[in-house]
Amino acid sequence: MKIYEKAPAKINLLLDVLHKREDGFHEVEMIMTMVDLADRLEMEELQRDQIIISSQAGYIPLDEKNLAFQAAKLIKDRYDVRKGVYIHLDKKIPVAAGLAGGSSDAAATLRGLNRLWGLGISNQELCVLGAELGSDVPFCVTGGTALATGRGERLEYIENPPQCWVVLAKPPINVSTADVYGRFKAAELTEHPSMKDMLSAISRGSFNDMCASLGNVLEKVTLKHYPEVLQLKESMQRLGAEGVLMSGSGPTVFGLVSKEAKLARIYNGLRGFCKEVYVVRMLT
Ligand SMILES: C[C@@](CO)(OP(=O)(O)O)[C@H](O)COP(=O)(O)OP(=O)(O)OC[C@H]1O[C@@H](n2ccc(N)nc2=O)[C@H](O)[C@@H]1O
Ligand SMILES: Nc1ncnc2c1ncn2[C@@H]1O[C@H](COP(=O)(O)OP(=O)(O)O)[C@@H](O)[C@H]1O
Repeated sequence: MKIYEKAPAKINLLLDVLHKREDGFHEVEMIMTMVDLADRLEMEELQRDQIIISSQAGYIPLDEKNLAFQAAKLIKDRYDVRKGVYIHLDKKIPVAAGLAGGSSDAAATLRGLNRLWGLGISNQELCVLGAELGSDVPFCVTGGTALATGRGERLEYIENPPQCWVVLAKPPINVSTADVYGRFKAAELTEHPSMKDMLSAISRGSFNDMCASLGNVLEKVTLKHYPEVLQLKESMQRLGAEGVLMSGSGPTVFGLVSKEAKLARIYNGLRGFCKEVYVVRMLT
């Protein structure tokens, strides 16, 4: 039997870091939501006990370093599944971009194998398994819009943000999440974005207030080391996006746009100097 799962990208509308914890992770407060740029996974059961990963993308590992492989191995070991699986990853989400492509593939693998093997695992249990694979994986298991705390794995679901267009632009650099957190100094932060204002904007469905409340403290690290990310932000603002922010640890920058008529100008303006530009919707 063959099944298919979509693995959408996430963006962080707000990302605040409170402090570094004893376990080395950072305590965060984030608002996360999904956009309709997605990888597509095809999963086929194998009678022999083996996990095989393939992809059209030449730039991701296909062995045990692949997060989909790790998710398949975790679910097999934990639920004592003696069969194997062939997983093909049709990658559309840029890699190491701050869009959680790998985490979403892992989450889609957990959801898909739960179905393929009829394991009856609840979403909540899948999230607990997902947290063993990465901080962003639990959110990717469920999607929606959530206030994420802890290291990102504790989720409180909220209303979806007001519908709008999202322009994503990824400069040609890969940014390591571990590296960005490693350089981040919580004590040096003088300003924090207001979670209260963001939650209020979303609950009132106010697009303008949502744009005004965007904030990501990791920009402080990534923009300093990669000035092209700052340039991209400035270009998006100049071209007319109403709210502009770096997603996660970067380097992807997203722009929120309320009117379709503005999109062509923003897209064409960015494409002049940035190859990877996507116009998508929020997944609400
Ligand atoms: C920054 C964020 C925002 O959504 O996303 P990305 O930029 O990766 O998309 C996440 O916090 C990333 O989550 P994820 O990519 O799952 O991270 P993990 O695999 O758990 O951790 C990678 C590394 O980042 C650091 N890390 C991660 C999460 C966290 N709360 N504190 C940390 O210090 C740790 O050094 C860890 O070794
Ligand atoms: N299925 C996968 N898709 C993308 N990257 C993967 C995958 N499995 C492992 N990786 C590795 O994970 C790292 C982070 O990738 P990704 O999840 O795309 O980043 P981010 O969390 O910044 O969006 C990359 O270095 C990549 O090689």
